[in-house]
Amino acid sequence: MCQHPLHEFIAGLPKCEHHVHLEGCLTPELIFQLAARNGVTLPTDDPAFASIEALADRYERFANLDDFLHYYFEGMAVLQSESDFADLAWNYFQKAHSDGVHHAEVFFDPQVHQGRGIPYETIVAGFSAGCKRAESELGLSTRLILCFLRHLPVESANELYETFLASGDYEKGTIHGLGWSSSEVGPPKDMFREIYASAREKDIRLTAHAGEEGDSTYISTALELGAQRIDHGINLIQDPELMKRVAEQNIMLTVCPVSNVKLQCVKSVAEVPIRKFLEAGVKFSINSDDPAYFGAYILDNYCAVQEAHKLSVLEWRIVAENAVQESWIPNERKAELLERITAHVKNYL
Ligand SMILES: Nc1ncnc2[nH]cnc12
Ligand SMILES: [Zn+2]
Repeated sequence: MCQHPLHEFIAGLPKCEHHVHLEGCLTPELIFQLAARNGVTLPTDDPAFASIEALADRYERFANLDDFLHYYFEGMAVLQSESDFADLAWNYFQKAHSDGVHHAEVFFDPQVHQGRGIPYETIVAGFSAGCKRAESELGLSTRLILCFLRHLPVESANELYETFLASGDYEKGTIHGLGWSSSEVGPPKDMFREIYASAREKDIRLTAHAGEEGDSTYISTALELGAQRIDHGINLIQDPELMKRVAEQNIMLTVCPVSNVKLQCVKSVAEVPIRKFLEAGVKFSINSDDPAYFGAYILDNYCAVQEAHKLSVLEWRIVAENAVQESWIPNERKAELLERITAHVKNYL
């Protein structure tokens, strides 16, 4: 429970989460539990994997994005069966629901699992079963977004894109969009140019991690390639002209404040340019990214923003409504969620 006066209001505010990696919901406890159940040997040459406590302690000291990604990709090796993927997603949705999330758009990273011999179909069947359970048992709406990984050769992404197209998962509504993530600075900014050009022709929704560690040119490149949303995007403030264009074109940023601190992109949540975005009319949502690694789920992120930036009830209303408006859901669902926000806000004016 946070100390700020609006805690109750913020906890009950209907939320949409647009930036959470399902594999980023693997807690140290679950990593050890699944490793034992599935006979997976955790790295023996890294003392961080000596115990649950040692691993949790290592998570307190990420030096940067790539340092985190090393543990993130090692940890997900414990996921083997369809039910492992389903249970992981279900765990996240239950926590999100208790944090006031009504709609969640969640990322997953097939390439790393496929590299360990797990078939695409197992991964998608598991995660989508978790989504369906959240819809039927919790009343959440959900969207699954497949991410291509920037640290792997582009040929691996091309193969996955072909598998995704052949699966018909977009047409079936099992997967609702594509994104990219992983290491930002280093690989070519436009490495998924061909995939995004092809996906655009097919009207597939696109997002992209950009402007997290990388400068604002990573954002402009992602937009040039067809991204309709930007994941993180905090370095947009480096380019006022681009910021104007992002505001005018209703490009939403899916900001992850605690993640930015934990990965040393900023010194504190106060440095995340929340007020600058509000003043410039840049739409953003507030998200958890990899909650099990950063020790902060969505409500923790909302609270951290409140403690650092002291938004008013009406400013929170704007944040919550923008998150609904820019969700990849039908208008009827948007109307439903907007009504819930109005009803909630009314109690605090
Ligand atoms: N914060 C992040 N940035 C890039 N790729 C990621 N994959 C999981 N979390 C990520
Ligand atoms: Zn992310």
